[in-house]
Amino acid sequence: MSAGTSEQKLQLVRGRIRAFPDFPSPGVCFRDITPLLKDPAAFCAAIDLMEDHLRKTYSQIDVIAGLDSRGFLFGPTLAQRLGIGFVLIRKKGKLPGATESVSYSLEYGKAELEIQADAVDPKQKVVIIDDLIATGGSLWAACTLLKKLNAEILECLVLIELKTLEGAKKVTPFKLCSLLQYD
Ligand SMILES: O=P(O)(O)OC[C@H]1O[C@H](OP(=O)(O)OP(=O)(O)O)[C@H](O)[C@@H]1O
Ligand SMILES: Nc1ncnc2[nH]cnc12
Repeated sequence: MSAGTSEQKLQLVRGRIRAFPDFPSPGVCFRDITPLLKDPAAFCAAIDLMEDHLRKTYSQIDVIAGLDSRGFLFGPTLAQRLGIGFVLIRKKGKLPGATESVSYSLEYGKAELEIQADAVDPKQKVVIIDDLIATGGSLWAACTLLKKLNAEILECLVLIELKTLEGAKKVTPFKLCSLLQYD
C-alpha cells in the first residue's frame, strides 16, 4: 500500500496513461499503459485503488480472472494482495486440457477466448480484470466463459473505460467498474 489519498493516487495513475491517435488504425485513439508499468509508484497506486474498491465492495471474492494479455499485468498482483488465486482467460489455442471457448468482436478485429474447464468451481465468486474496456466484446466473452463454468460473476474491473464505445452496456447485466474514464 502506498501513501496518499485516493484522489492523489488516481491523479498519479492518470498521468501515466499516454494517448496515441490513429493507432493501430485510423480513428482509434490508443490508450497506452506502458508508462504506468514503468513507474512502480504509479503501478502500486493503481493496484491500491483496485484493492481498496474490492475490499470495500465485497465480503468474499474467491478468484480473480484476467484477460490475455494486458489483464495479466494487473490480475496476479491484485490477487496476491487479496490472498486469492488468479486464473487465465487466454486467446485461442494457448491453454492445454479441456477448455470452453467463445468468439467475439474487438474495436479493431475478431478473436476467440478460452478458459480451462477446471479453472473455477461452480458458484465461486469471481472478479474479471482487464486493462481496458472499449466495445466490451472481450469482457462479454470472458463473462460468457465464466457463466459456462457456472461461476458467480461479481463484476468486471478495468483500469480504463472508453465511455463513447459503451462497453458497459455490452457486459450487462454484470457490473463494470473503471478507475479512469475517457470519451
Ligand atoms: O472492449 P474491447 O473492444 O473488447 O477491447 C478491449 C480489449 O482489447 C485489448 O486487448 P487485445 O485483444 O488488443 O489484446 P492484448 O491485450 O493482447 O493487446 C484490451 O487489452 C482489452 O482486452
Ligand atoms: N483504444 C484502445 N487503446 C488501448 N487498447 C485498446 N484495446 C481496444 N481498444 C483500445
